[in-house]
Amino acid sequence: MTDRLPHEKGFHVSWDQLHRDARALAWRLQSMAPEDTGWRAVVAITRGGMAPAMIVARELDIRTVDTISVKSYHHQTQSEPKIIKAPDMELIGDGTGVLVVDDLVDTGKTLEVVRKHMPKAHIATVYAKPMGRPMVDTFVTEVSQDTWIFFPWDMALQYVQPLRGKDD
Ligand SMILES: O=P(O)(O)OC[C@H]1O[C@H](OP(=O)(O)OP(=O)(O)O)[C@H](O)[C@@H]1O
Ligand SMILES: Nc1nc2[nH]cnc2c(=O)[nH]1
Ligand SMILES: [Mg+2]
Repeated sequence: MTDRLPHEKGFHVSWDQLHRDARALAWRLQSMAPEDTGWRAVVAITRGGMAPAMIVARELDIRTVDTISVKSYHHQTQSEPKIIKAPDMELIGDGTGVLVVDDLVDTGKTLEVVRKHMPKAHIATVYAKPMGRPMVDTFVTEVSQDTWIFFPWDMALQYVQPLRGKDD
């Protein structure tokens, strides 16, 4: 187990922001499809990749969607990643024309495992940290390594005190 703290900064992503960033990712991917096959399938890395993968699949009109499940984090602590559910390999083959989508790349360990499994797939994430950047083919926004990204599915709206309280 590697203790990944401290993450000095927090980057809070709303549903609206995620939707816009995932659409921007689809926009970038549109012109990158292999000429012979086009983008023939999307594989979402569960669970964080599922929302961005749905948006990318919708924008690029891809109806064949599968998942790969790689388990490595427990809260903010990382252990050795392993595949606990693989996509249909008859469909995926070596990964040519397949778009693998995740919400973010951090250390790149998750993508290392995924890439070994589908060496010719195109790997895309919405967000990327510097350490993981070499593992990803296309991404939208880079954040620093000491930033923890908070996604909308991990958050809830909360009351906050006004700047000037009763005691001022
Ligand atoms: O580049 P790495 O250091 O490997 O980290 C990136 C991975 O970590 C998070 O997933 P997590 O394993 O927490 O599971 P989840 O998607 O189910 O939340 C995130 O969604 C990426 O898949
Ligand atoms: N939510 C979230 N999960 C992660 N897994 C690895 N890095 C991160 C991160 O910054 N945010
Ligand atoms: Mg994940």
